[in-house]
Amino acid sequence: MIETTGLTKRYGSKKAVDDLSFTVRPGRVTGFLGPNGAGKSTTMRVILGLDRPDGGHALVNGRPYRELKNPLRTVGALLDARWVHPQRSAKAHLEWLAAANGIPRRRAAEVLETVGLTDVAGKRAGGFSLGMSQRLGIASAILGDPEILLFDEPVNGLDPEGVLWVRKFLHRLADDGRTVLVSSHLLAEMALTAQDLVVIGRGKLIAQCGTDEFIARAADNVVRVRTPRTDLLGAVLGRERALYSRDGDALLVSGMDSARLGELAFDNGIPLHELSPQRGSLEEAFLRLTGDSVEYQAA
Ligand SMILES: Nc1ncnc2c1ncn2[C@@H]1O[C@H](COP(=O)(O)OP(=O)(O)OP(=O)(O)O)[C@@H](O)[C@H]1O
Repeated sequence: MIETTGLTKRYGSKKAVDDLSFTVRPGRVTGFLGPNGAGKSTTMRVILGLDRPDGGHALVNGRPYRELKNPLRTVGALLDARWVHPQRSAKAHLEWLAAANGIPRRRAAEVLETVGLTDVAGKRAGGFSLGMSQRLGIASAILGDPEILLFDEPVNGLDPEGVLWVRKFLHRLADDGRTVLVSSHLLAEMALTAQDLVVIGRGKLIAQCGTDEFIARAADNVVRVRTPRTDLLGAVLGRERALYSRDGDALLVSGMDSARLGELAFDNGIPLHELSPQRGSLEEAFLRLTGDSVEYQAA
């Protein structure tokens, strides 16, 4: 479990994180979303004890990171995939990390196998592609077999196969009962990956809820309906003061759910060929809810 309470971090006069409180539960993949500069990386750095907050606190399994006895065995993180000694091999890097944290040396080979880097274990990490570096960063994060994992943009630079691999891997970690917090600006990917969301803008909490709920909450209540009696349905909707627009031979009705619309059609003897609630996308929901909090907006 990760908990932040009233977390605040200033850089000069700027509040990068502003009175931020949220909880990340175990057994779920939680997406951490926000426009550029919203404060995601800063929040993660504070949770990991790399930055001190100016107010509030962040707890991992009920304690501040700095008080953890075996930090790498409790929390694993991928913040910057390029954070390796460029001359060291992938295996040497992980063995060094293991030795420094009281983790058995054999874990290095195990995690390289898990992330699919066994074949290049002896190669210089400095020569790795971004995708390989991301995998090595993920290997470092899971080295101590931690219960809690934080990933900052883990699919950056990965090809579609790599993106799918990361998604399945994050789900596996959550299915094991771990707490998984993953930041991303790839909204379509997050809609598929994250079960829960923490959404921030300008350092403040915008929403904390399930991904489906977030999309439903922000999307307009629109129902698509098709009938051979479009004019009659239009007249009935007009009487009910429902808003609608034409979409080919269908009507898009807002402000009325599909059950009410179906009953109205039935009561007025209007046959329906289609009655489908329209699901919004995470992009639409995100833009609607974070629109005012984008720091730099295109004109
Ligand atoms: N070391 C620093 N010194 C001064 N300002 C900083 C520092 N680190 C971050 N900031 C500012 O704090 C705000 C939050 O930055 P942060 O990197 O946490 O956002 P983010 O949500 O991770 O953004 P991105 O998606 O672009 O990485 C930004 O306005 C940023 O310019």
